[in-house]
Amino acid sequence: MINSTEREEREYLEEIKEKLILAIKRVDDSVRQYSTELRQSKQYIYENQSGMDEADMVASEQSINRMAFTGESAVSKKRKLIKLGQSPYFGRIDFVQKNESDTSAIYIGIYSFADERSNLVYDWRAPISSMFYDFELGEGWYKTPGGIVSGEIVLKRQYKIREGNMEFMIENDVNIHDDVLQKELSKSSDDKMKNIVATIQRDQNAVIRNETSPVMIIQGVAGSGKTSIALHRIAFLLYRFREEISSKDILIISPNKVFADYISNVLPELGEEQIPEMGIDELAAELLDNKFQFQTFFEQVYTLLEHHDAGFIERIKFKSSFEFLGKLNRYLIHIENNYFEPTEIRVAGTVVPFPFIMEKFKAYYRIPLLKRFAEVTKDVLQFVRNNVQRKLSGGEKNKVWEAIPAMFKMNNILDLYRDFFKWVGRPELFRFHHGEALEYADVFPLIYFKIRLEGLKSYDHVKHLLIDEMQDYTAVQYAVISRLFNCKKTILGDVSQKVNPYSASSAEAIEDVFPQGEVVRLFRSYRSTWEITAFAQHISPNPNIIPMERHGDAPVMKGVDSNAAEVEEVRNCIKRFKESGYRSMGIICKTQEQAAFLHHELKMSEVHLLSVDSTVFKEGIILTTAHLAKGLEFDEVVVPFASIRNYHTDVDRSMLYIACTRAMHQLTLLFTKEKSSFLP
Ligand SMILES: Nc1ncnc2c1ncn2[C@@H]1O[C@H](COP(=O)(O)OP(=O)(O)OP(=O)(O)O)[C@@H](O)[C@H]1O
Repeated sequence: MINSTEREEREYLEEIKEKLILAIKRVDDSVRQYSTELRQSKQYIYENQSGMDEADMVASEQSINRMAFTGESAVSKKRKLIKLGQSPYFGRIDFVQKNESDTSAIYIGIYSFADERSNLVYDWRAPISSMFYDFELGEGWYKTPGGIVSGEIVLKRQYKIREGNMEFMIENDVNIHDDVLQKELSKSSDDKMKNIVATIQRDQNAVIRNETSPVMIIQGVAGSGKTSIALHRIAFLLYRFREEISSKDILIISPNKVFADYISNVLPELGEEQIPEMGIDELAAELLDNKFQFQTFFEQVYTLLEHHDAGFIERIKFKSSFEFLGKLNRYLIHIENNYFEPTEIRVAGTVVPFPFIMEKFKAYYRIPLLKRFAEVTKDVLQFVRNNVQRKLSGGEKNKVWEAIPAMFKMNNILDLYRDFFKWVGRPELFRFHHGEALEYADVFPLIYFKIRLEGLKSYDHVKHLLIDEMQDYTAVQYAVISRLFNCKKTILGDVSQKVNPYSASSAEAIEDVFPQGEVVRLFRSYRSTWEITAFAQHISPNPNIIPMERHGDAPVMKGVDSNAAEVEEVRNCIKRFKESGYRSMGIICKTQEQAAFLHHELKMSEVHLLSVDSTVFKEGIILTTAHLAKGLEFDEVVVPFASIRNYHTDVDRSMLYIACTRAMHQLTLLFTKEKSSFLP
């Protein structure tokens, strides 16, 4: 067996590093050569421009583009080699294939690396590497395009190599990962999400490597690694289907810009390019052609938190349900059958009988309703032309162009949407006056009408769609998404982390929109200590949650007499944090106003206030709201104003749960007078 002792492993590491240095030198030489050739070609064109014909120019341009492209990929290769130099691999399995006697040592790293003779490091996404995540010692197998390869795993090791030095090496014969995982999880967090390739767990691996599911729905408890897995899954799919998809073909629908910034590092770390990202509000504006002003999701939640208005809640609830989607669909059938009332048209001395017009209207049933009139009009004009055997005048044509759409009861999407509420007998559930912003709950139903009645904008260039925080989207939003994006999808979220309990969707509900979807449930929570996870269970219980056996301080709840004293307590927490060695602290309030108030009162320049308009996530002390902190994590979290007055409704409960589950190692809650009844 090669490299059996630690000394041999250390020597082997040095050998690999030397090979990497050589490879980097080779890439450098070739980059140098490309750039010299590129310069010479450009110089040649410049000097001989006048004597070149178009074909020469095109040929030279193509050759320059080719050289530039080769140069660019050499630069990216070099970047990967340098990264490998810092940590060439993190795992190893020794595998004996069935019916063979040779043992192969498979070193697994973030990228692959080979010399002239063999593969020295395998990419973690390579088929053979899957055994590292899937099996302990003993029988093992992996899938290749040619079939299943089985055999025996006779050794399994993990390494921590940082800046080229081996910090430790662990031989696991029972449960690989546990020690290393514990070490990884107890580290402090920074401003960017990290990759988890070295410690991906078996159930997570199954999700990451799933190639077949058209729609993968991941329901996972707070801190179960949903976002991490989804991003690793993207990296895996980019590797596995590299001939078919590239990073620009993927779209992430993310809850906000800060979150997008927080996760922006994972794919580049895994050697992939940044992925295009879009917020749901941006998508809505695009789909409405920027013609409507509307309330954003943030504003809806803000309104709920500030004014617990029963009418507003009823409107949201009504428009979030599956029954509502069913009603919209029934209304669309109703108008199709009843709102087109053709009458005969007299034009150019010809009578176009109404059954002819009705027949044409029905014949175009495949075309969205409001787009059908143009086709019917063209047919009617043809009918008249055939009859009179001459060209029609502008006036005659206009008469038909106006008459046909006028046979439909109303042609405006907004009027039809308003009419829908009359049809269901609940006109009071649509509140909108011209010049005002649409309520958020009406935005996607209106888009749904637009799509059904006027047709789709094409998003066919998107080959894989990733939706995070799935619980925050309604049935109608999913109906819109399923019509717009005709590609594979990864949808992830946690019902317990709904910011708006009146419009949340569960994995089962989403499955109803995507019947071909596969639901995966993750119960192990990695982010927080056992104590913090147990504490959060009091706020929103989930008997299935499996906390990590990683212990820390019990969460602290501290009551004071006044807001001023509470502010002082926050100051003390900040002081302690600065001495603690932790790197990130989140002070998480319920509303933006409370966050702004606290920021003003604290008067500490090192406290960064995050708002809806923020675009970056900074390391250090962040003051923000639970809604904005979703998806983020901090070494330490302080939740001020956790009083019964501030946290008492269903929305408040969700916010409190989200806030507490952002903490990795330490959690403090402060309140004035009486604490919230959601707290233990
Ligand atoms: N297999 C793993 N190895 C190491 N760390 C992991 C693993 N799985 C998850 N983690 C860590 O757990 C934390 C939570 O992960 P992530 O943010 O992806 O979870 P989530 O389910 O999206 O959380 P939430 O819904 O609460 O925002 C991160 O710090 C992540 O690095």
